[in-house]
Amino acid sequence: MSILFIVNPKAGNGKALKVSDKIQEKMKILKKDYEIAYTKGPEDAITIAREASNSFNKIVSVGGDGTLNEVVNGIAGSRSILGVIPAGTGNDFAKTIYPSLNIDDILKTIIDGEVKSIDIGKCNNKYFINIASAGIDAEIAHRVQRVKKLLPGKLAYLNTLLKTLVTYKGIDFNIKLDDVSFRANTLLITASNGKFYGGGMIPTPDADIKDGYFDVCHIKNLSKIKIIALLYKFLKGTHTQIKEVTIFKTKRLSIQANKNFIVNIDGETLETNEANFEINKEFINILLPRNK
Ligand SMILES: Nc1ncnc2c1ncn2[C@@H]1O[C@H](COP(=O)(O)OP(=O)(O)OP(=O)(O)O)[C@@H](O)[C@H]1O
Repeated sequence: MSILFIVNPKAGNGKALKVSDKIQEKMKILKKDYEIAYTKGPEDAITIAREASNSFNKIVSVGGDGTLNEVVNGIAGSRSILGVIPAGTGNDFAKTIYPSLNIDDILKTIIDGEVKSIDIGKCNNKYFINIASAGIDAEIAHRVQRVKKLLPGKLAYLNTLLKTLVTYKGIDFNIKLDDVSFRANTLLITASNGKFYGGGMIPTPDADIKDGYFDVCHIKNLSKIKIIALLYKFLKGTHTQIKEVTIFKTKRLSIQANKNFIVNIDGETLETNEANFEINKEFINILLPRNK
């Protein structure tokens, strides 16, 4: 019953390193068989998780949503059990599965939690555990990554948010779900497995990681004033009654445009002119708190 902790030393501006000290302390006290691997750069967690998936019973991501996404892509298709220790800046997926982000409680789950099968999304060839999206949010996420090299984090985000808000003209998407197809000038569209993204926003309040479906939030492009009003509701998940917002449940989603657009997958971005999403029901075994 050995456990591998995959720690991203850069996650949460070094928070993951502190959490890793705590993990080691606890494991020694409990005399548990464990190992720790530190990632050396982007995508390293995929390789580490893939190579470890035959020899470790539990593989635990210690970092943010980006590290978790990589660990999921590494263990996909194996029998390893996934553990999630949030130690990033956003930790959006952890908010879906844990009632609180207290590290001591979460360590109890890693050692003695209940193993359950949950759904995993796939976008083109990449798996995701939480939320994928396209539209204004993905454009902002993509641009922030570039601006971050020039400005500090929060300033980079605010600067990009304002600039994108002013210039965004909507994207004309051809959208195909299980039962319906339509074309719409779109503010944003999500394929959600988890509930939270972007540091706690709630696009699909009823998303369920065990129901075998994506919850899709589609929002038609809006005037700038309406976007600002929507943002407040979107943060709390109370936007679903607005007339330009539609929520669907679907197993498949396809979005296509005449020009390239950005897709945000668990917080990482890629550029394409067609994104095909499918849900893989009960695809990964994960450790969840016993009362969940
Ligand atoms: N040693 C490393 N040096 C630099 N980057 C790394 C290293 N190891 C992993 N990474 C990359 O760091 C990125 C960010 O990690 P992660 O998303 O887990 O943390 P975060 O950004 O602090 O948290 P969150 O996504 O929850 O806001 C990932 O895309 C990952 O590929």
